[in-house]
Amino acid sequence: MGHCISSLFSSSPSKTGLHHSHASTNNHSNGTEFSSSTTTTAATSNSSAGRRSQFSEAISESSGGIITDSGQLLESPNLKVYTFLELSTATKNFRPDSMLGQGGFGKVYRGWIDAKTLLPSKAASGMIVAVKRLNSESVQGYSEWRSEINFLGTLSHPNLVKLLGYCREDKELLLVYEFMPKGSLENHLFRRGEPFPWDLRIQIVIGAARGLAFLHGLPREVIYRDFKASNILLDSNYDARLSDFGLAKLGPSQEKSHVTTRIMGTYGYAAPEYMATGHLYVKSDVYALGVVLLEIMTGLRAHNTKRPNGQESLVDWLRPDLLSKHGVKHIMDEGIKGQYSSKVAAEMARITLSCIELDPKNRPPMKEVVDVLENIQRINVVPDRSSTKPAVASSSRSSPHHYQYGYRAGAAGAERRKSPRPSPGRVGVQKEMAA
Ligand SMILES: Nc1ncnc2c1ncn2[C@@H]1O[C@H](COP(=O)(O)OP(=O)(O)OP(=O)(O)O)[C@@H](O)[C@H]1O
Repeated sequence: MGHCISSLFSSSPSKTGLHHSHASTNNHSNGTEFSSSTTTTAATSNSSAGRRSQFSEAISESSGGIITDSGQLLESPNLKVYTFLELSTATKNFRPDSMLGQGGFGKVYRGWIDAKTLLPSKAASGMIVAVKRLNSESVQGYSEWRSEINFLGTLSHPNLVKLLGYCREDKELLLVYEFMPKGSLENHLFRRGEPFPWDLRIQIVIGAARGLAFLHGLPREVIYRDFKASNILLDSNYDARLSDFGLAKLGPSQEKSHVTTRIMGTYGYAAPEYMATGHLYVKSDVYALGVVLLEIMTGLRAHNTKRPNGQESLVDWLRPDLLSKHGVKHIMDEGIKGQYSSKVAAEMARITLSCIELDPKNRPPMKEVVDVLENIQRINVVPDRSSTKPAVASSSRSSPHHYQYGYRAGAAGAERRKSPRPSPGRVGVQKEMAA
């Protein structure tokens, strides 16, 4: 869920009214989000979570479960309802050493449950889950919790994180997810030390784009709205799973855009038309994907206030470089030199540029982006990869075996190259808890 920059929408959106809230315990960027109340939403109350809801009907706009590609719209959410006591037991009473990370709306803990019954089990037996405990005072937290249940309870796709269950007891709001052992793309891309291999970067972004294409391809399209490196979680094969549907919205039923009265999202990733007018389209997600493409090319964060003036926004700063071969060569992350061909860099620049087009109509549909990225992955023939560091296999699937995983909190190594001052990581995170 998001660290929010909130700006109440007006015809000339203000960037004031930003609220500092929490500094995350993991390696968060300077990412900031903004919040919304929308004119249209079909979300139902949490009581609908156990049966076919108006919500899933709104997505399918027909009876019966919808299946698209490898994804599925379930007839009815199949989520386990937990008691607070059960989740306390599963997480050893939310002990600090069980904590996996912290987002804008609460803390995430490691828990153990029985794989069959999904009931709490002893630590080190059964399966690991991630238990998100939301800040109970926050009204925004409640709406994000409900949105997460509505979307992840009815949507199933290999590139979406699985929600297993939830709990609402008194003021406590919790969500139980399958555990993603490799953390997030953000953790890998911006950590100090060994650069994250190109093969994995492209594999991950393709998976994430497939997840978005699934959402956009539903009969009633879903706008994810919070696409960013920290919301791309990774399974044991480094395959991407989108998490955090707290800000997701059902698209308008006709060829219209959503109009939001309050802008929500993350600085650096939010599409300019959304920031300026509050109009939200599936193409706003395409823009955010373009920003992540630029992040994986450069190893730099979408938004970093520690960079010099004019360089805070990665897109504004580097867009001109994407137009020339020389510029592209200059901006590519030095740490992965030799792992991609010049053709790949040029093609990446081309698709990135079209995703970050200012006019949403000029951005390609997500399905097309997936096709282009898959082609880029195929054409990456690098003559002598044995000389590159770290060693990567030509098949992205086998790459994880060559990459030592581990969290390292702190600055993004690659930022050192571009910025006179190293980035301190995600500090000064701002979030609005909208009332
Ligand atoms: N299913 C999961 N498996 C493993 N770790 C997880 C899982 N979900 C979340 N985490 C960890 O918890 C951290 C916090 O997640 P959360 O979704 O609350 O916030 P975030 O996405 O990092 O930040 P933001 O609130 O800005 O979106 C993540 O960065 C990740 O390290």
